[in-house]
Amino acid sequence: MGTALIYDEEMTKYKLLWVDPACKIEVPERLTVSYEALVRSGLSDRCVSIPPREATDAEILLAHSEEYLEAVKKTPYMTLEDLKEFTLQYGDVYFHPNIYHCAKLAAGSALQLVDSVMTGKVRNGIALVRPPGHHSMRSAANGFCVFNNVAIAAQYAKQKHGVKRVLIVDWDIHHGQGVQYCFEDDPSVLYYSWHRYEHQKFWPNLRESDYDSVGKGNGAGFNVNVPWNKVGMENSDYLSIFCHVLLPVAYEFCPDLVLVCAGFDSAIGDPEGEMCATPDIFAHLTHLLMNLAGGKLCAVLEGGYNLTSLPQSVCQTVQTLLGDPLPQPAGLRSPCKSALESLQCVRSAHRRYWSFLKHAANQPSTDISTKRIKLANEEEGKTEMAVEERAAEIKEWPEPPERPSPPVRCASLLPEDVACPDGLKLFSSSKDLHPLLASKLQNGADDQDALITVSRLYAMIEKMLTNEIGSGLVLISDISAAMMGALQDLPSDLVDRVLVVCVGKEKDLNYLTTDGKMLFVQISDEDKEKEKNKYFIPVSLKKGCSDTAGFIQAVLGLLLPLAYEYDPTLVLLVRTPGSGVDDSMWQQLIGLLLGFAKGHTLVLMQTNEKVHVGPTASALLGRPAPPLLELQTLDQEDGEALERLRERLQTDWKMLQTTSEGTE
Ligand SMILES: NCCCNCCCCCC(=O)CS
Ligand SMILES: [Zn+2]
Repeated sequence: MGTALIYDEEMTKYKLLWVDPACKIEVPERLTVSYEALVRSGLSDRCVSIPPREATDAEILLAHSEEYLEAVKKTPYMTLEDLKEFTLQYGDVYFHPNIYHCAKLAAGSALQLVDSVMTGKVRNGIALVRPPGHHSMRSAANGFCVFNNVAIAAQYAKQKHGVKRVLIVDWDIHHGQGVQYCFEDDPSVLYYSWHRYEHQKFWPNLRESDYDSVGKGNGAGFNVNVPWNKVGMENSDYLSIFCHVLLPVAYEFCPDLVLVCAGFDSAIGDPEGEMCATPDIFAHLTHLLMNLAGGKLCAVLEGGYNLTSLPQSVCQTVQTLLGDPLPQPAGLRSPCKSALESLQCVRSAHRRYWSFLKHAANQPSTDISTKRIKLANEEEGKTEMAVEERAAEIKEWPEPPERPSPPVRCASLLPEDVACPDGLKLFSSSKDLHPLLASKLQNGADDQDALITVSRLYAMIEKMLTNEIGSGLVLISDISAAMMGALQDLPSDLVDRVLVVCVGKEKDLNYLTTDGKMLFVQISDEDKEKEKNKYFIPVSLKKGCSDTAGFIQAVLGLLLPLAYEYDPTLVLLVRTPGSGVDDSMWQQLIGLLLGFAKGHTLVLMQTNEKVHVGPTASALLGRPAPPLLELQTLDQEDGEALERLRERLQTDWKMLQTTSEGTE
């Protein structure tokens, strides 16, 4: 299934008609440069083009009052003076004779997107719209927004398509207070937003944008605010928040639809955000959401004002929606102290609502809410530097890397009696022994055909590293012997960083290296605490890999941050017999791992587990994993054990930090 693209140049046909410094960045070119970049890169041709439509009154009233709608309806007939007058009653927004028409098209585009995804016409999609929506409230326009496109879309999805749980991810750099107000007592809509806050000093300067606004009444826990109290946040800050806050909560919430308030003012170069995250980060943020809700994801443009990083970020997002390989995440490092403070505050504010956060550290000593009060008092004196001055420090950043699709998306090495799943290509390699292994043969290595298998494995890996092959699936008779053989020399001669993820128990792991050429993470029911070292991480779950809640927490809270920091050039995923991992969890794991090493994941399974070949192939081909069944809550002991393991490892692995304790 494809990716929908909704765009119409009609939505470029309104602009600011008078002088207002706060609004001048919201220009029609935002849409044209984004769409033109999609055309120039050939991405628009690969999408399913869906026309926008005007939202009806009834649809707009899903999130707005009648009096507000009636008032906006009058604007097309207003004189310039009337428009100015009308605008004065709202904040940081402007009206234009054609903005009501465009606002209906923007909201209607979001609804077209929801229909296309919910009816299975496409898998996912993006709507490039103006005016944006997430600041507009029930009876007020605000922050360039007239109708709340995504809030209307969420209500519409519930009402028309019977969607039970909607996740809204707002990665725009501003707090979508309009969305928060709309759903704060509604447990069927989980609103997640990060936003520049600077202890309430940044627009819209709302007390309720802080981390302690968790939702009200039945909605308590279903509103997650992550305040950025400093500018200059980087890729590592964004990814650590996704791994340690958003994803655990999102998986536990188990949505059947994901809506993204896709604002790109959170990208480097933006005058509003003043952050330093590079456009390729949106490839990863999109990817991390694509295995939720069976892949049903609708992205709707919000902000984004740098006419270079905006189109780059839009292209990165669309390319991921289309299933192209991800770029290796650029230069990750430790999340900054301020991000860790926010991370700790959000996790502690939500620990009582989400079993995955239950073991989070308690309220931090340096509670940032006291800072808010103190700074607010100091605030009287200081005047804000003009946004223009600060934006002048705009940094340079590299063009996002090419993300070529390999000619063979997934190759397989299977025994003769196992049929090759559709979509996979049988890997044929020369029968003779790989030169790296020839020496073994001379000193009479015992198992001839194991060596042949390992040799063909090497050949496949070589083709992955030259991007002739994307991912691989290999069935072998005996996992442990082959694995030992294959891994013995693999790191030193073939690739420089291999992430080995071993699902299930594996007895003798004596080939582990400690030189960093290989990071070995094992998830099983075995407790190997004592053997742990920086590059061998045994994660033990009491009930083993069949415990989906424990497994997904180990993957999200440990494996993902480790993998981002390690940044492997190859991922080797080994499933040992009797691991007990269920297929949907297995597919979720593969889907997430494909985000690393440009999609070069090689799966090793034992022939007697060939019943799992179908689901494995489906995941390796980029098909979305089925939603995990209602997750049972995380086992208390396992939760504590995972938390202890994370705490102990965080000195070596900075992406595992979730508190600011111990940072300079
Ligand atoms: N009143 C002092 C300066 C305020 N600047 C307001 C900018 C609104 C931005 C809204 C936006 O980007 C939507 S995504
Ligand atoms: Zn914004």
